[in-house]
Amino acid sequence: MKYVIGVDLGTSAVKTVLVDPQGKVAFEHSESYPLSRPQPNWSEQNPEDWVKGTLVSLRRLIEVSGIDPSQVDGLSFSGQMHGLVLVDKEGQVLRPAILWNDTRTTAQCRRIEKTLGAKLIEVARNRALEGFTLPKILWVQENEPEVLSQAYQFLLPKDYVRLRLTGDYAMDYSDAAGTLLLDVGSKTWSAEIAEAFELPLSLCPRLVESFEQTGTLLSDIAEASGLLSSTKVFAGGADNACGALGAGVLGEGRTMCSIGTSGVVLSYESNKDLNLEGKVHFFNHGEKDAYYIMGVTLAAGHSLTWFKETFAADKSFDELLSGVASIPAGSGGLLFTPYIVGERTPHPDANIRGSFIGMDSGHTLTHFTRSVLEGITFSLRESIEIVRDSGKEITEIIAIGGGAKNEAWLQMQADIFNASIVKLESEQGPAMGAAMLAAYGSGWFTSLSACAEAFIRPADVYKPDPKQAAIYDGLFNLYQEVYDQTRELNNKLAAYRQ
Ligand SMILES: Nc1ncnc2c1ncn2[C@@H]1O[C@H](COP(=O)(O)OP(=O)(O)O)[C@@H](O)[C@H]1O
Ligand SMILES: O=C(CO)[C@@H](O)[C@H](O)COP(=O)(O)O
Repeated sequence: MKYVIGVDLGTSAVKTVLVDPQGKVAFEHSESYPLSRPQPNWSEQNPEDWVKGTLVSLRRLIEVSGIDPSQVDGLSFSGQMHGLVLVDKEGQVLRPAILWNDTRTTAQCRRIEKTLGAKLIEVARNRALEGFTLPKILWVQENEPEVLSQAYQFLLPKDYVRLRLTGDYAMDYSDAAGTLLLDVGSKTWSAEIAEAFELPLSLCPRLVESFEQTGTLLSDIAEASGLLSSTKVFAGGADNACGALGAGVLGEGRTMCSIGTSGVVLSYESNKDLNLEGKVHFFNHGEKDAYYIMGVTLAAGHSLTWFKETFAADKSFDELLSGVASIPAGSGGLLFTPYIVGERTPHPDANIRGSFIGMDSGHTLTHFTRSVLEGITFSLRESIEIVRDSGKEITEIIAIGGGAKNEAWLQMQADIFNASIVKLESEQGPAMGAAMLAAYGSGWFTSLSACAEAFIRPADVYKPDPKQAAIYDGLFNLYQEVYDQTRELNNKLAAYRQ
């Protein structure tokens, strides 16, 4: 039997999956790593931890599966987006990686808007948001100029790991789209944007397609991972592009909802000229010359994890969520907004913070838990409404990510989104998309769509209950009021956040 490997470099862990030609996951392994928040709004990781975790995870995959490494045709990546890794000429990392959920760059976003004006949406097709890479580069330019002056290139997280595995510098279009330096429509680095900020274009790595081969494993890496040095390595893609591949979002009308650390509503787009004025992200897909639009809730699964660790650390997710189905929609009048690290869609606001509105002495831990799930899902509905307003009909959504593990939450998604929610037989999210890139790159299939047909099988469909959907419509209106009503309060409270 032959196999491919998908490596998903997530925010909390790296996950590797060994996949056969039917799309069956023979083995999987996960290695977690820490995230540091050295100052309010900062979020950093040590790129060395990603490399170590990836090598351990690959080795475990090969050891536990007992396969011969020659059975592995190729491997590819999916990576957390936007994170800035600066390397010098020797490929040495110059400072800790600044991650997608780091919001220190509000001033740099305003500088980008002032300098580029309408050009930004015209060329980069996205708004200046704190999470994106260009604001991070500008932060380093302003605050650590000696670091930027030593930089040979900037890389995104999975590109750095690939560099360490193969020695090759490259970035694929789907990830490059999240930097704000790419001319998304013409698939070239924008000299105009780089020059406007006095950044040399040489800082930008070579651009490649996600399914393109970018080398083989270095011999010391092959030894450490248990693979052969002849193993083909394919570029890989942004985690959301890979999540979309793994969910079969490869045609008009296909939409997915991913609840991982962040939450994402993503819809396939073939029209490269679609202009939604930056209300949602517009990025290149992992498939050649395809695109997607996407809204992001910064703290989706992260809100649930924060809630569990803070108020119910002794419980597993399943224990914590066990009673939520018995609490009626609306959690007994309790509303949660998941803005615990700021928000992106539809409110690009690094200062906003979360709320519980309507606390009552009768509320239990289970009411709070349900209200956290509802708040996260309402936030994702805001993105769905923007996509619907763009003219897309959304009646079916594929659910992926950790949030797709819980049945009550899947039914809640159906009721709040008023759409059927499809759960997949093997929910591997972005890791499966990465494996698909390796399978297609290795020549197993003639297209990514053919690969999706062979690999992806639905398991369950959760239909919206009209009664519940009507209740949630009312609650959603109230949820939408909370942002405006708490914005000023949170701006004033920001001074006390230490
Ligand atoms: N059994 C579960 N039920 C519901 N949600 C869960 C469960 N286990 C994990 N989660 C949620 O899924 C999130 C992790 O999802 P995952 O897709 O693995 O994220 P990432 O790739 O960002 O690390 C956690 O933040 C948690 O809130
Ligand atoms: O910033 C974004 C997308 O724009 C995030 O989706 C990151 O790509 C990280 O995702 P997860 O760790 O939640 O998968």
